[in-house]
Amino acid sequence: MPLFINTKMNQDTIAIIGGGNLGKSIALGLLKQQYNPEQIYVTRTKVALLDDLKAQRVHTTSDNVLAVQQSKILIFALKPYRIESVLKELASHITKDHLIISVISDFSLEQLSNCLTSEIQIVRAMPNTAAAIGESLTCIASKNASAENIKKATFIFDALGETIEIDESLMDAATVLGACGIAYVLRFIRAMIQGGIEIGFDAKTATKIASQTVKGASELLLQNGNHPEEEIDKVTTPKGCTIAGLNEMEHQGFSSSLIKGIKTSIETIQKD
Ligand SMILES: NC(=O)C1=CN([C@@H]2O[C@H](COP(=O)(O)OP(=O)(O)OC[C@H]3O[C@@H](n4cnc5c(N)ncnc54)[C@H](OP(=O)(O)O)[C@@H]3O)[C@@H](O)[C@H]2O)C=CC1
Ligand SMILES: O=C(O)[C@@H]1CCC=N1
Repeated sequence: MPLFINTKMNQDTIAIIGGGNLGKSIALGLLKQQYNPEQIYVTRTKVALLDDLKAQRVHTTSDNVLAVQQSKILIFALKPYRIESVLKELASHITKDHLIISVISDFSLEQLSNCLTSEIQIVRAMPNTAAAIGESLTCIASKNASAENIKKATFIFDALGETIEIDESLMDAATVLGACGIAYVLRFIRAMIQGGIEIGFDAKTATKIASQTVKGASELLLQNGNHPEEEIDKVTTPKGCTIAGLNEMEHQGFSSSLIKGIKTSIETIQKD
């Protein structure tokens, strides 16, 4: 993961328009990578809710125009139903020297470019809230962005975790697997904790064991590149307790419920 400090790629001021759950996670991730706080603008209407960022010398404001005028890279992290009106308000201040990055789900590159003039370069990105700690997986897609601007966007999201370039047609799938995925995994961990308490651990110890075990399982896949079942085979002693528990989970619909949930999430995005 590149540190932002002392690199040629970190010269541009970044405005995050919409400092809510995701916008703030991105700002925190940039700060963690030692990005100069004075080169970050974060906006929202209830600006007092950004006081923790302000205390770290980030510019916080409800004035989107000011943030746009002061910045080269504009990251839009608004709810989908707000983007059109905000872009309308900002269109005359956005120039071809800006790079637009939208992390808004369910709002296409085409819809974005319809709100702006044709020469404006846009990258769509789908990070997750682990950006706050530099552990996001971000999928990016673009149509008219130059190689240099794609590199700039990739540099930012590499600093917030890892980045992969995808075709925009997969952006809803990226939203579900990567962004909603954080919530699915956390619910899995919560269930592990609940089970752990029932078999004897206090909540704090159960949380530590469940969280580190999930981290270890992920790292086994990320570092070894194995199929999950290969690692599972190493744990399931014949006639042992793991396979007994796993099979009972499957009888109760464990994998099936996850797959159905993922499909329901994408259907929810794509229903209109
Ligand atoms: N949360 C997540 O994990 C992920 C979210 N996304 C996408 O990111 C986007 C934001 O989601 P999320 O952060 O959860 O939503 P939030 O509601 O937490 O954040 C949106 C922010 O936009 C601000 N806002 C509203 N109007 C304006 C305005 N006119 N100017 C500036 N800021 C404004 C709101 O601030 P105020 O209330 O002060 O007006 C709010 O803080 C969505 O499109 C979502 O789909 C994508 C991936 C992951
Ligand atoms: O739940 C949502 O709609 C947004 C998109 C991805 C994560 N949160």
